[in-house]
Amino acid sequence: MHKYEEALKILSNISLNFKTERVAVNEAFNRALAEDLYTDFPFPDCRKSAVDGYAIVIWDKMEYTIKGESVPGDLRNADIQAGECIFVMTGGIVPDNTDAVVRVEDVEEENDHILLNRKPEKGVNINLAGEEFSENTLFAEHGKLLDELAFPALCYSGKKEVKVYKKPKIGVFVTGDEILEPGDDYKRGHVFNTNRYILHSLLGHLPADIHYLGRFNDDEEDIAEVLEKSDEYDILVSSGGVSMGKYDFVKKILQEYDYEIIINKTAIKPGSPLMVARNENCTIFGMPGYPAAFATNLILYLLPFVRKSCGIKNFENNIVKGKLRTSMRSRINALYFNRAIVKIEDGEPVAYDPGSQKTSHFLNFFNVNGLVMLDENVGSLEKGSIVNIIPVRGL
Ligand SMILES: Nc1nc2c(c(=O)[nH]1)N[C@H]1C(S)=C(S)[C@@H](COP(=O)(O)OP(=O)(O)OC[C@H]3O[C@@H](n4cnc5c(N)ncnc54)[C@H](O)[C@@H]3O)O[C@H]1N2
Ligand code: MOO
Repeated sequence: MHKYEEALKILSNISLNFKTERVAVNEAFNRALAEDLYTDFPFPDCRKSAVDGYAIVIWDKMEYTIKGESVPGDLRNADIQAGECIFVMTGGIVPDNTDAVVRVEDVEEENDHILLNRKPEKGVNINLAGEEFSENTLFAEHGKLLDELAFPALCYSGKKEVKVYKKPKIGVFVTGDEILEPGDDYKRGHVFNTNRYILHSLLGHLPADIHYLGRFNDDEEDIAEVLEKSDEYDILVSSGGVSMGKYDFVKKILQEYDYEIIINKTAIKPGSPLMVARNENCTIFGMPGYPAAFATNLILYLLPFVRKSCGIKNFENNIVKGKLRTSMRSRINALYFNRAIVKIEDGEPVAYDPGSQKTSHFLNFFNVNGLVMLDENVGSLEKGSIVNIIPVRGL
């Protein structure tokens, strides 16, 4: 039996078999960068107008002669003198010797000239070349997930290809004769397959190839056969069959066949009977079958491990401090991760007990968005206590 932090350490000590590939930038969405990226040119690459207006070469009168126009992307450098101007559109290049751009609404236009109502300051409404980034500046670091906002910034950089981590291959199977699939007719005493969907919901957004291998009856030969496939995967995840029953074959096979057990139970609740083993380059997560136990192990151990296997540098779970708005029960024997409804109130995170914390109960996960940590030496806590919270859905 390992403590939570020890188990995390064991997982972080596994040496992973990272592979990389180069992909076109428009295929890099949601992949993890495997290189540092530097700008190829300054941003903006030349002086540009911030508004629709007139680029002027300042003189001491208020009247300027219009000598032409510049639209975005037009590279001609209009040759204009003091007292002259050209019309420029927002984002248009401003001629090198112009001093400022005056907004169209701030001038009166008459035939071929404009009249200013006041003298403009030098440099106004001109975005300078390199003001955002100069050439050869580090703008994206290796290990960054190219997510919703990082990816557009990568496109903005004008790169054609980037080096990313290859997607780890994850196999998943569930065990249990009693498991029905959602959509099957209800049968008394049976349960509906939840764990397959917990896994897909919590890992599906990551750059990993997830293969569902199916549901297996509690049959030693069948389960031994699917576990043997571990050499085809980077990570193999099973659900159920890791406690003490005589049909708990995942645990039996991992222990008795040729697998290297690296974790056998962790001192957390719910979900203590986690078993982690290694076979060649594959890490096998034998997860307990109760959905609440499965989800807790997934959030605490598997999710960070998968993020890391995808090449994501910030792979650890975030922990925030917050206040209990209701009391919470736990026992002094294990680190409890109580499910919680987490909100921001008066600018700080607070947590509410959703009701039952029993491992065999799951429906209240419907409204839960975080786990509250209750220390093994402290036990239950009163309303108002300050606790560590692991947010699961964005706060
Ligand atoms: N004698 C002991 N019994 C148990 C112990 C123990 O130490 N000694 N530990 C208990 C703890 S703690 C847990 S947690 C569970 C873990 O059990 P298993 O991992 O062996 O899981 P199963 O028995 O296969 O299933 C438990 C429960 O979950 C339901 N289930 C299973 N798979 C799914 C799924 N894919 N979707 C939805 N529900 C699922 C299954 O029907 C059972 O009801 O063991 C305790 N027992
Ligand atoms: O550790 Mo188990 O998940 O409580 O019931």
